[in-house]
Amino acid sequence: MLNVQLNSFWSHELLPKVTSFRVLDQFIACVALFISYSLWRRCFSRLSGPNGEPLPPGPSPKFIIGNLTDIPYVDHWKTFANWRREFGPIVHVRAFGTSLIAISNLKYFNELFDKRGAIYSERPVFTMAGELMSMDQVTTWMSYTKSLRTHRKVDLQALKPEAVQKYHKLQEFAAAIYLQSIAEDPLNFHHTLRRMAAKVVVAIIYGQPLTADDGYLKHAAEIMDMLNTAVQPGRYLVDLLPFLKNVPAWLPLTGFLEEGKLGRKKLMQFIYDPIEQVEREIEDGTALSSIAADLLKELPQESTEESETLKEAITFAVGTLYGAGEETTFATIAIFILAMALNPEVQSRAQEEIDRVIGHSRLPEIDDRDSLPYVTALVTELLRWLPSVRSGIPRRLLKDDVYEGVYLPKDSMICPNIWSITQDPELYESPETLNPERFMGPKESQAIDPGTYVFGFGRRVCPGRYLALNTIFAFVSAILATYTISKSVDEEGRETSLDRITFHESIVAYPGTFPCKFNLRSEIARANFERKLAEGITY
Ligand code: HEM
Repeated sequence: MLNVQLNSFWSHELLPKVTSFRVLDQFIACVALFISYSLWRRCFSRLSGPNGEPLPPGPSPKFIIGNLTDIPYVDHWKTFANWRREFGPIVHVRAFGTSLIAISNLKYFNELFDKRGAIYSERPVFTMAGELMSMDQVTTWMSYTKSLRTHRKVDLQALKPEAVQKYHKLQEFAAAIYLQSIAEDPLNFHHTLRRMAAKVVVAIIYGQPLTADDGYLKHAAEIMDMLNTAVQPGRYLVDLLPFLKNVPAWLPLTGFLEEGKLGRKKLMQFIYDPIEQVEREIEDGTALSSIAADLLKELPQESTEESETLKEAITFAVGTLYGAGEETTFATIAIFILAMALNPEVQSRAQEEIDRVIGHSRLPEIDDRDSLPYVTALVTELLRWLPSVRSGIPRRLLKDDVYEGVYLPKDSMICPNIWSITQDPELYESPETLNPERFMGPKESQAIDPGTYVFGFGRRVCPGRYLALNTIFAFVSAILATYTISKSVDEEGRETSLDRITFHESIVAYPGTFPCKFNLRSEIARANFERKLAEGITY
């Protein structure tokens, strides 16, 4: 408890919980240390660029604490959008010598993250989650090192468009299981979607059958919770005062060290256990085709230092994919269900296209995408309408830089404000309207494809985007062919509406459960998914 209080004292709501005098003394000592440290950082922080370029505009800092109270802890995208309106596309805030810069301009994203990728491809350092819990060994949070480049090579080989084609049948089969689960338990559509989206990822990365028990998913949920908490800015004092990681563990108030150790142990189990299982399955000839099995089989028979390094990279690169791919994919499909409940005209137009092109004798397949332009445009519009990763994954600036006449200091945390781009009326007419047609017709007259930025940029662009788009298309087209989704009412009799829905907001944003109805379109539609399930799957 004590550790939680002190480690977390940057989180405003935890401050008043410090009660006993002994704790209070230690708390005051920490605050004193903290203030001295921040004053020291302030003295050594440059406030202008090499030729006197000013820092970007932003909310005025306060004495000692700087912009501490301005920095958002939740819903970053909302604050970033407000800042954009007030201060422009590059906004700077600083607390205790560390700068946070929110960028809200598509051209700037491309110029900084792509063209100046050599200095904009690092991730921020989290002492607790990264160094103590070892999260800096998973692809998403790794430094841009040789090892990260090997991870990305592994990912790109396993997740390039031609490589992910072999999972089409699996993705379509998972969609059919989902259709059946809606028929059996429509009220639970949100929970079963989360479970199914997770199972598809585990089946693809480790070859676990879709029918396997939920053991891995439970373990994964625990790890994700732990890590999501650990990366919350200011959650741990050691993130602010990194030298604390070296203090002896017998000192008071150092429980975070034990917490870090335990976190590391859990993370290592989560990464190593499933890959060791795949190795055993390869040995006894039972391994199903999967990213892990395919990569391990390609390793040279003889163990060398090089092959062991590659195997380690495969273990961690594959171990990252679940966390990176499950919640994001689920979020987009959940947003689709919500969008259909709120936009019946869009839904009936998409259904009309499926009925006309595919007919009624089977479910749509991923390979039908090119003949279903409206449904394809709908998927693109979903990425824009309510993007699931609204403020990207932050970067850390490796060197001082000057851009558009302002000074961007080394080590700043750079946040791409994806949300503001998707809602920019200059790029998208009536951005709040779900309108797939903006992505139809001649290429030159179409709006900017959000797929070019919602998956990130440059050297760190999301390697799982092709796989994600396939899963999303499989679920979206299968649901449209089978059910008509409509608004419903909650326990208090209120109808579904966007402003009543609570969004889960972390790095990934997705709607919490909401009332909606699934009406089976016909008995033929039911027969289609039942036949698919009866045929089973080989891949
Ligand atoms: C709709 C679904 C998805 C969205 C919106 C999404 C979005 C993103 C974004 C914004 C980033 C940060 C890129 C940057 O820093 O510029 C990212 C990174 C990443 N994504 Fe995805 N993603 C999705 C699905 C997936 C899937 C299905 C996988 C794998 C199975 C995946 C694997 C990764 C990995 C490994 C990274 C880290 C890359 C790095 O740091 O170098 N993602 N994703």
